[in-house]
Amino acid sequence: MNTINNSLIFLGTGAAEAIPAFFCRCGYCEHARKHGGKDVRSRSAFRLNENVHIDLGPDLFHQLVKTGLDVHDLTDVLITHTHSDHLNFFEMLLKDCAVVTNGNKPVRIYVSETAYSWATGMFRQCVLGDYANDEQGYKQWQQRFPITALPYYEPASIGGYTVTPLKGTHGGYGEGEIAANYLITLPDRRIFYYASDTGYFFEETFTYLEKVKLDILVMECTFGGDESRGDYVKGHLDLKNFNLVLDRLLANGTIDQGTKVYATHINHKHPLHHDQLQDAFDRTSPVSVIVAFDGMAIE
Ligand SMILES: Nc1ccn([C@@H]2O[C@@H]3COP(=O)(O)O[C@H]3[C@H]2O)c(=O)n1
Repeated sequence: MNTINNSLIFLGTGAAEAIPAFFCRCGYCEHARKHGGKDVRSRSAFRLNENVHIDLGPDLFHQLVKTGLDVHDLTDVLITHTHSDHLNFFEMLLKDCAVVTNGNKPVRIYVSETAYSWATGMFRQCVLGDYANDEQGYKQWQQRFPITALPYYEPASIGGYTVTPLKGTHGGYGEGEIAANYLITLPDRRIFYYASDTGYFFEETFTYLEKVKLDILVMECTFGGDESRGDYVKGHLDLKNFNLVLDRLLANGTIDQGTKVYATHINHKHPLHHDQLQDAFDRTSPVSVIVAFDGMAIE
């Protein structure tokens, strides 16, 4: 079996504006343009295996080319929230253009219950465009890309994984949308938590996580080495707030020194390039943290 196809892979590790950010000539972006490497970050997305992805951003094509993979056998996509760097239906609709496919297997799309209304409205707009009243046409699209609302805190069986959406302190385009951070039991029984996008966690999320021991924690660190944001900040994390979350998770017994912790979803608005951010984590974090990069696999 092609093991890479069944590896946990960071397809993208950037924020919405990516790195280098298209319109930007800041020192961070210019450094990334000149030196490339791990500082080049496409929009965040994650591959659990060949059948199941987390998020569906605008960079899927380049992410698959970079990793030498395809989505021929993709069957399920977990969407964290509806911001365009995480949910982008256009890529899915291009399945129609494929010549050799896995037949008419649907690609099931899962969103939080607070994202459902906006996501289905956007999907309808995307597939019908000017034919807004084509109910028959819409039903056909719905059968090929069914969208399911996942209630928070309710485990669901998806593609061989047990998936429970918890609440991240980050919104979406939907009215009152709360980003889903996914607690996932992998087929090998390891417990994996994908916490992006989020700021310092809700108390209810810390409380829920008290009853699990994470084997793998992937958590956003959007503002990296920016030390100006304060403590316990909602919306997004930075190194200091990332460590405040780790302190709580460690105290609660949710993580320990054996937990593999990764930082992802990193933007350009701070002074620490990849290696400098890794050094900062090495110096300051209560457990070992690895700064992820595009194409990196978790062993
Ligand atoms: N005050 C802010 C807030 C957000 N941002 C960036 O805008 C991005 C929007 O999508 P995102 O993926 O949530 O990441 C956000 C920050 O990188 C920013 O640059 N300044």
